Amino acid sequence: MAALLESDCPALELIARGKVRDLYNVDADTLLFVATDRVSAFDVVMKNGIPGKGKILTQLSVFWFRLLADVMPSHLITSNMDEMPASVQQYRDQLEGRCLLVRRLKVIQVEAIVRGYITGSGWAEYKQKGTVSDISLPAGLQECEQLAAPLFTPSTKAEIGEHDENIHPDQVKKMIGTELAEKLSQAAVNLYTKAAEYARARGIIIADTKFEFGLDEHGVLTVADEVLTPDSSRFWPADQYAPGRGQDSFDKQFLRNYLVDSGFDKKTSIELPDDVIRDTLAKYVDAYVRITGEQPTL
Ligand SMILES: N#Cc1c(N)ncnc1-c1cnn(Cc2cccc(F)c2)c1
Repeated sequence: MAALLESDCPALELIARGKVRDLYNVDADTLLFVATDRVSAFDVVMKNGIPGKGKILTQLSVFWFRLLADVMPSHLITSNMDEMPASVQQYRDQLEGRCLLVRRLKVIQVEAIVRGYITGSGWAEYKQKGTVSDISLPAGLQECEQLAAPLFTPSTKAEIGEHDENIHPDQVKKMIGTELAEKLSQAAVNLYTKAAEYARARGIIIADTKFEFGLDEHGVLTVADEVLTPDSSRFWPADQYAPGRGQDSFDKQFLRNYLVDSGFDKKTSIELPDDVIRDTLAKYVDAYVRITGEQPTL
């Protein structure tokens, strides 16, 4: 598949391309994780991106990796271009600030989702069956209600173009063994709990998030990918939160409102106008400043 992917860094082998991030081979032990400026909504990547988005979300991931280092190790080696190999530095102009040199892990093929609130696919399943990931929940929960405790609700890693499928945590035990599955779910809940408390105190509800984990060369469980960004999580403005209805997205509401108002078909990529790009970038900056207390480097 990699051979068919169009690369922005031809001297590096592109091995994976998501909606908004790319992954390149660097050497036997390291990879380059690139956060692009691409933006998606309703599962569709827009024709034009948000200049600066990749840098802000990379810096946010680095902030969380460092804050959560006492909870568990991460795959991050460095975000500093000067510390990266020459094969990466040749792309300094286009990549600086929005790429991470990371350790190559044996990735665990589970989407480690943690939910602090019931929304999205979890709410849809709950309305149908009273469960989320086949875990029974109390009757009478409202949409977007906070759960009694953060819940590990894993899903499969769907093929490109498909949707992840929610699975019961016991299914993960069958996939990777009970001991590793229990370590993984506890790690995911611990990471989410610390981050959600930290963000809530700064005006942002992290309603849910998706972690990727892998094993390093010593078999140590390690958190990978990006963490706790608005692309891997639902960010809600805390001052507007109320259970019983859908919540505005902290970062994507301008984009979603524009798309709905312009009759978006939720299938065909479109060109975003400058004001939507400007307002959306401002929300990414706002989220970064609130959480880290600093201005992002753009
Ligand atoms: N992170 C990480 C990672 C690692 N540290 N070691 C080995 N493999 C991975 C890895 C493989 N796929 N992905 C998901 C992914 C990421 C970025 C872009 C994409 F399209 C897809 C992550």
